[in-house]
Amino acid sequence: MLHVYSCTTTARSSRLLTSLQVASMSSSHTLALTLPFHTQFSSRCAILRSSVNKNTQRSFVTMNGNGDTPDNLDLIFEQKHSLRSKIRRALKSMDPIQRSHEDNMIQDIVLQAPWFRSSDSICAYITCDALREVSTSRILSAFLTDPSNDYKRLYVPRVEDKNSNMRMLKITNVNDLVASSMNILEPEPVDRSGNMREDVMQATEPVDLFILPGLAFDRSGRRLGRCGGYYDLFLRNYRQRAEEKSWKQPLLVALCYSVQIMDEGSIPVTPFDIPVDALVSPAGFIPISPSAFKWSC
Ligand SMILES: Nc1nc2c(c(=O)[nH]1)N(C=O)[C@@H](CNc1ccc(C(=O)N[C@@H](CCC(=O)O)C(=O)O)cc1)CN2
Ligand SMILES: Nc1ncnc2c1ncn2[C@@H]1O[C@H](COP(=O)(O)OP(=O)(O)OP(=O)(O)O)[C@@H](O)[C@H]1O
Repeated sequence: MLHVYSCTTTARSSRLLTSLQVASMSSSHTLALTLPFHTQFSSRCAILRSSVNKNTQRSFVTMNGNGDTPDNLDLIFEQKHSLRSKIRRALKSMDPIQRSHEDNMIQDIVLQAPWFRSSDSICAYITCDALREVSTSRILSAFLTDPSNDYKRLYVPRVEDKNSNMRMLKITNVNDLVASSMNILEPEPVDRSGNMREDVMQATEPVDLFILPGLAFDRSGRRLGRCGGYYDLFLRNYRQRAEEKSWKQPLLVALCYSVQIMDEGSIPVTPFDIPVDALVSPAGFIPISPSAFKWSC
């Protein structure tokens, strides 16, 4: 199967242009945008996976002329594509023993962190080993077997479609997950007892912490995902819900191996990209936003 990630269509860029109000990109923590019709967007990578057309015309589009915003989304997508390939190669060439060592160091840091220990409700990813993601298995087991587990709620991703829609469903153990078409373990909407799983977007209590995956990160909070926009869309919607409910916004913490941390500013971003509050690498907790700095004292 041929996968092409680097091209984008004129139609797509035009839709982005008409649907976005783009705010300044100068600081990754001051991004703001309006995306009223997100459902009209298909995941760009999914489109490319399902209908590969090597002759697709490139379009180079100016979003606005004030110099604040990217005037070339296609170029940013190309840069993202090439960085993804570079990081995938770096992850593949990591010594498995070193990787497992880093997995343990990262998970130890999380397990001891006050921001993790005090979290009653978390959204976390289920590691896909084939993608060489930082393992979350010890973190999730510890969370689910915490003696105060009655109060603890764990939600994990379930991809709904190729239009960047993902839900976060509550699980109480990791044994009844099933492999998705993307080969990632996910919860079924209904659990073994026939009960509908709680969707975090319907939860009546806030999420304290998101533990996020990704391919590359920098120390200003930029995050490069695996292309799909699932997390960017989900986080945007969740933040809006938290705001409507007057809840505290969740802490966004990404886990990364050392090779996934890039020089500051070297990760291309669009106004869709939601920055993280902190990173955990084998070297420790890296606070980025003011809410993360509060935990580092
Ligand atoms: N563990 C985990 N779960 C997750 C995500 C994730 O990044 N990690 N997602 C975050 O959005 C969503 C799923 N998105 C995904 C996007 C790409 C691939 C993937 O397999 N990418 C391959 C290349 C695929 C291809 O060539 O067709 C890769 O990155 O190597 C998997 C999941 C929801 N669940
Ligand atoms: N909030 C959103 N609403 C709709 N589409 C989005 C949103 N965010 C990103 N997308 C689309 O998803 C595609 C992939 O986006 P991007 O490269 O930022 O994903 P990513 O950060 O790598 O993935 P993820 O967020 O799943 O980890 C792009 O075509 C983008 O237009």
